[in-house]
Amino acid sequence: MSETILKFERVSKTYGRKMALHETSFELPAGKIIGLIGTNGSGKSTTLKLMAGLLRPSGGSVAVNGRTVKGRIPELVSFLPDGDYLYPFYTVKQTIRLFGGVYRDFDQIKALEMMSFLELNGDQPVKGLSKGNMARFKMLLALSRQVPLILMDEPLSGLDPLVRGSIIKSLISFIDMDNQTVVLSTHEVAEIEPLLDMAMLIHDGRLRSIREVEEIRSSDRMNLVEWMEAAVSR
Ligand SMILES: Nc1ncnc2c1ncn2[C@@H]1O[C@H](COP(=O)(O)OP(=O)(O)OP(=O)(O)O)[C@@H](O)[C@H]1O
Repeated sequence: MSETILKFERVSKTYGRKMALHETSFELPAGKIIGLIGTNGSGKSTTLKLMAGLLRPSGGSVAVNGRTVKGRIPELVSFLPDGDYLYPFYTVKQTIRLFGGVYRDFDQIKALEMMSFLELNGDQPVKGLSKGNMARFKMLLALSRQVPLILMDEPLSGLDPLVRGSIIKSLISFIDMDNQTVVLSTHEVAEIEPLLDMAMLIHDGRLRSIREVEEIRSSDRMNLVEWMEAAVSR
């Protein structure tokens, strides 16, 4: 595994006349859990899609694991999007098998282990899953891929505190930190803080800061919410 998993060099993104990401450069080290935080419309989803090669930069270049991204890179990146993207009539187990067929790196044993851990019913059709179980299942599918970079867009969005807690616990249990880096966007900053090694703050299409969370606590003597508020108001 290369030491830098992700590199943005002067990356920008415009939608028509809207500048969603201003010229941005940064590097992310491998083997960390990184939170992408920012207010609504700040550019988090755009940044994640650029990382996954799902969007082309309007300027600059993106590299994953030392390779310049020219389009989709499913062999390097597992992306959990925020919309629904599964076949509704497939059961949980059928979907796991389908993923096993589509992605060579998909670890069906890990997926079935997670299914039991998360108490998901394998015979349940996807369309009948509750919102919380759907979120758990999508996380299971994202984490069962043996790829160096896992991206999650709002994995906690719209869920009650109990489900959020269970998702955070499973993230801790099932991320393979020796081989994987996880970048996840969220508004649930306080809840996710204990999970994160690093935080990236985006505001108004600009990267304001990337910091080690531990350093924010020890040097700045702030929690992540306080740091975010301070950085946005600067
Ligand atoms: N396809 C698009 N066409 C035009 N504008 C877009 C498009 N996608 C995003 N935008 C705009 O770009 C900006 C950044 O959007 P983005 O979805 O990346 O933000 P976000 O931080 O993920 O927001 P949220 O937290 O609300 O999901 C917003 O102003 C949004 O309205």
